Amino acid sequence: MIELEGLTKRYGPHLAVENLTLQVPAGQVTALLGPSGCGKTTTLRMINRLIEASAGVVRLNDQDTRRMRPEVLRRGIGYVIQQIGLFPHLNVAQNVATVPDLLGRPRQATARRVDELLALVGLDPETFRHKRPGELSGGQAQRVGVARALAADPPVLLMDEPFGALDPLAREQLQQAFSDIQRRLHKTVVMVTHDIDEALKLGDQIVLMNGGRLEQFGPPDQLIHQPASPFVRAFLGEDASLRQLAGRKVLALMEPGLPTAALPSVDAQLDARTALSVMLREGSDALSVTQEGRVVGVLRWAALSQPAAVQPATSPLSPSLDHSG
Ligand SMILES: Nc1ncnc2c1ncn2[C@@H]1O[C@H](COP(=O)(O)OP(=O)(O)OP(=O)(O)O)[C@@H](O)[C@H]1O
Repeated sequence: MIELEGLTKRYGPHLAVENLTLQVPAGQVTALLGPSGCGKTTTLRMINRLIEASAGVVRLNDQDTRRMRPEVLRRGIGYVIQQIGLFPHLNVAQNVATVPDLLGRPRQATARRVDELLALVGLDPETFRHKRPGELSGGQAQRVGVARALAADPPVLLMDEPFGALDPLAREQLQQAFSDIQRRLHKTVVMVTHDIDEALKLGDQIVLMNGGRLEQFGPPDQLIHQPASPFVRAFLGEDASLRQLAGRKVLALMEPGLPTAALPSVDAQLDARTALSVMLREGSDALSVTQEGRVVGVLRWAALSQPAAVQPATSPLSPSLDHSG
């Protein structure tokens, strides 16, 4: 668990982060969200002491991080940034192996681990192991960056806009890969994003910041349904519950069993917002759900509108707002 207590960063008279207190739960994804300049990156970097706090303390598993040597602290914390900073003269495998090599881990075990990690982030080891960073697309490089951060098997992972600078399709694929990995590995992840959809989709908890201060900290549902301030409500937008559906799988919301009547069908792996648009298009308040071509359940309107209050009159395909400054 990571505890922030009274965490503050001053640049001259300017308070970049002001008196931030919260507990980041272990094994979950906590998304730092907020408009440009609100202090997200500064907060993230105070956790691994790339930026030293002006006041306050960060505790990692009850240990005051000010008392730890920064390089020792950072060895236990994976760090992924948008411009991933792969070493151009090293190949993919060597890039992923940087930290295990640094730690003197046995070569063979590391080579196995590198292959495992590449496969985990969706890169075929045979094809990619020997490529140089210059031969990769942006999305592939980001994947290598995620694999590299996981290579030393750190319990904590800090990610700064890890899926930024990607086209929407690559972004979604990498978000999905990350979700799958996280379901298996249960890392304690703190992730900076200014993308509300991404925070709703990936965050178990959201830290919404504004002007260096904490506006609200809680699970996405709570921010959407019990906004602590007008800012929270305005920032997430009127269609927040609709957007939240984009992060939910039909599979998670359906009732198992066979429908009693013929219904339009959707695949269980689709997101709930897509299913909602099928309902609206077909004028049906229920859909049969298929998995690998077999009907496995029924998705009802009520499951989509609870707890997310969905108005049928609202367009499910409304474009997502960009709140970045
Ligand atoms: N080295 C610095 N010197 C002075 N001011 C700084 C410095 N780094 C950041 N700031 C200021 O601190 C505030 C918070 O910056 P920070 O990078 O944490 O914001 P952010 O929420 O991550 O923004 P973005 O989403 O645009 O990356 C901003 O007002 C920024 O201008």
